[in-house]
Formats: sequence, C-alpha cells, structure tokens
Amino acid sequence: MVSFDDTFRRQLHELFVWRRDVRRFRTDPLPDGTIERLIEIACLSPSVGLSQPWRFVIVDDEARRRAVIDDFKACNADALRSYSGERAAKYAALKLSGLEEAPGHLAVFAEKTDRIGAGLGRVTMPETSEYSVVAAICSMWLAARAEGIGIGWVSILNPDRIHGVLEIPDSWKFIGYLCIGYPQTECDRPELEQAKWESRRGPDEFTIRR
Ligand SMILES: Cc1cc2c(cc1C)N(C[C@H](O)[C@H](O)[C@H](O)COP(=O)(O)O)c1[nH]c(=O)[nH]c(=O)c1N2
Repeated sequence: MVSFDDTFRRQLHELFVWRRDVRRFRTDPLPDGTIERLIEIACLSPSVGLSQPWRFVIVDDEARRRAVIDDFKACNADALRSYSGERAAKYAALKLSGLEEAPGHLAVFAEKTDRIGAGLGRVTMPETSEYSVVAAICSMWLAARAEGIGIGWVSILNPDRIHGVLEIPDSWKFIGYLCIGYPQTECDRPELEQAKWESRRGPDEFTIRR
C-alpha cells in the first residue's frame, strides 16, 4: 500500500498552482532521455477502455521544426486578423509559443482506429480517445513542472499541415504540439492573466447542482 501524507498533499497542491503554460524558454538543452521519461509518465494516464490511444512524435529534424514554426506564424497571423481594435493590439503583443527557443518539440496524436481496448467506452462517445490523450498531456505537464521543466501547448497550427510535415498516418488525429524546456521565469499566475487578456475565475462560476 502507498499512502500520501499532508506534506505531499500540500506540495502537490503547490504543483497545481505553479504549473504554467510556458512560452518563454531558456535555450539550454534538456538532459538526454528527458522527453522519453515524460512520455513514460504520460503512458500511466487513464485511457478509455485502456486503449492507450496516445501517439508521440519527438520532432528533432531541423527542417520539420522550421516548417512547424512557419505554420504557427501563418496561423497566428490569420488569428490576429480575426480581432480588431484594442483586442487586436493586445493579441499582437502576446507571445503564444516558445517554438523558436524550446529545445524539445513533441507532437501528440490520438490513434482513432486501433483495436486496443476493443472499443470499450467508445461506442457512444468515440471522442473519448481524444480525451484520453489530453489526460496524458496533463500528466506530463505536471510531471515536467515537478522537475523544473516547462511545457507550452501550441494549438495555433493547421492540423493538416502538421500531418504533412511530420508524415503522420491518416488514422492519427492531431491533439497538440508541445514545446518543452527550462522556463525563463516561474509564476503562480497564468501569463494571459498577467497580460490582461483574460482572468482566472473561481469554481463557483463553473459549477451547478441538479
Ligand atoms: C488545449 C489547449 C490549447 C492551448 C493552450 C492550452 C490548452 C489546454 N494554451 C495554454 C493556455 O493559454 C493556458 O493554459 C491558459 O492561459 C492558462 O494558463 P496556465 O496554463 O495556467 O499557465 C496555449 N497557449 C499558447 O500560448 N498558445 C496556444 O496555442 C495554446 N493552446
């Protein structure tokens, strides 16, 4: 039996508070095997029917990384055009990826056709395979933070282009692109809150009873 004491619980709470979406990375490399170890932890996550639909692509190739950065720039420019006035000015000032600086690039996909798990839990809700992959990313996000490593989730990308750049099978659905590295700073408040883009709200705003 394993049990967790108050000290651990307090520290775990601190981990939740201090996990951040990181966009500002130091460029020093991660120790060999770091991303592989984080993937190992991610694979301990819950998954529908124990289907383990997560698929990880460590992107080391310079040309592919550059193509992802170019795609981000194009998508971000499109996104900027969807805002006007003060919002547009604010959006333009945000830093929304650390793709250029982060030593680690990890693309994450959900395998949609694999028979692992024999379809259990997915018959009425096939999207639960994507949910399982998101759960895996969250585990990795927290585990990384516990080691002082930052992760930034980038979704300002065109999934079809990412598929092409990385030569990914059609049955894999793109879930997210993660930048991984040492953060320049640490903070207990989301960067979007510091930039006055949005503020974090309390649980009362999101909870109802029936
Ligand atoms: C599915 C998904 C997709 C994205 C994000 C998150 C998630 C869950 N986030 C990070 C997001 O902005 C961040 O989590 C919130 O602002 C809250 O900040 P903390 O994560 O608490 O630091 C994010 N951030 C960013 O700068 N560029 C991006 O493309 C995305 N995309």
